[in-house]
Amino acid sequence: MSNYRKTDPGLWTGRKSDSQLYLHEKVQCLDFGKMEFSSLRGDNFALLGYASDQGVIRNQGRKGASKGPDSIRQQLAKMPHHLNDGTLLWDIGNIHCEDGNMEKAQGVLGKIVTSILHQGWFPMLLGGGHDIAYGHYLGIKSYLNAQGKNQTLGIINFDAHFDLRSTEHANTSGTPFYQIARDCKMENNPFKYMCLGIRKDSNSKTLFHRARDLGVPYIEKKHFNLLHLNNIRYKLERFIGEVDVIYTTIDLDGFSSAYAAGVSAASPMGFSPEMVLECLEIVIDSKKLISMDIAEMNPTYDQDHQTAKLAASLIHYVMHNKT
Ligand SMILES: N=CN[C@@H](CCC(=O)O)C(=O)O
Ligand SMILES: [Mn+2]
Ligand SMILES: [Mn+2]
Repeated sequence: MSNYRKTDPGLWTGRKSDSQLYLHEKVQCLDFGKMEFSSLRGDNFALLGYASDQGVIRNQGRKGASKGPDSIRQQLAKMPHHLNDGTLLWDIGNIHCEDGNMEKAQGVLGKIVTSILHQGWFPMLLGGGHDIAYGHYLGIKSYLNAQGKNQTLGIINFDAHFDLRSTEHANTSGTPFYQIARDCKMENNPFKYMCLGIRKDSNSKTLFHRARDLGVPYIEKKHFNLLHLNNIRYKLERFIGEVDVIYTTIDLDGFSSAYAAGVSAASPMGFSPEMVLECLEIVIDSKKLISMDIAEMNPTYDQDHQTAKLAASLIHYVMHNKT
């Protein structure tokens, strides 16, 4: 399959134990092209990388996110896990975009996401530019359509940015949710999208107006902290109550650059990891979460792997709280 490459198992290294205590000992790397999915159904987690910075480059950002997925894997590898023997972790590999055809890469990503969901596994996608979200959405949409239950999808985005830029010039890492809104309109589906951590100094008036026109509930960074937890909980639970299933996407550039310097567009005054964990707990408790991704990991600007460690900890948190 073009664009696809299986993971180099050499990335999964760390301390050794005699009873699979660490994630590098627990993970199983699969070759998607050769895999016999049908025999492997179950309550498992599946990692899939989107090794592309094409959307970031098109959006005038800083190159480097194509190395993001592997840098997160290397940090996850070293972490101890607390999963049961019956809960499996698969690494499906990476989608690449070396020819610059981002739309094709998003399509391939979507097809693999659909297969993972049909398998009954929980996809955990690692980016890569935030254009990962459009490919991810295509995969979820096709899965939900095949289910035929007319389920309403809610998207919860932790981000400094709306990523609702118009596609007038190109599809980029700044346009995925506009593209989704457009698809929803064309297909007569509700566009249910919530943003948490929006920075006023990073989104133009046009974007705020577009969010309002599209009915997007959002919480500005100024109010996205533990002091406002009751109000955040209220708004989040209201949104969750309006949808049947949820896809959550975490853009690392929403975190303060004290925690996440390794991104294209850093946020010195961004939000804290505690805040995201509080919200993730609410989302997970709803039992509606069917898929997640972490976007914008850029190892070129990381310091002591802190951003990759943060991303790995978020994956670790969801893995351990969903089971
Ligand atoms: N995915 C990120 N999108 C941001 C980037 C902002 C920036 O480069 O400063 C956006 O387009 O708004
Ligand atoms: Mn962002
Ligand atoms: Mn984003």
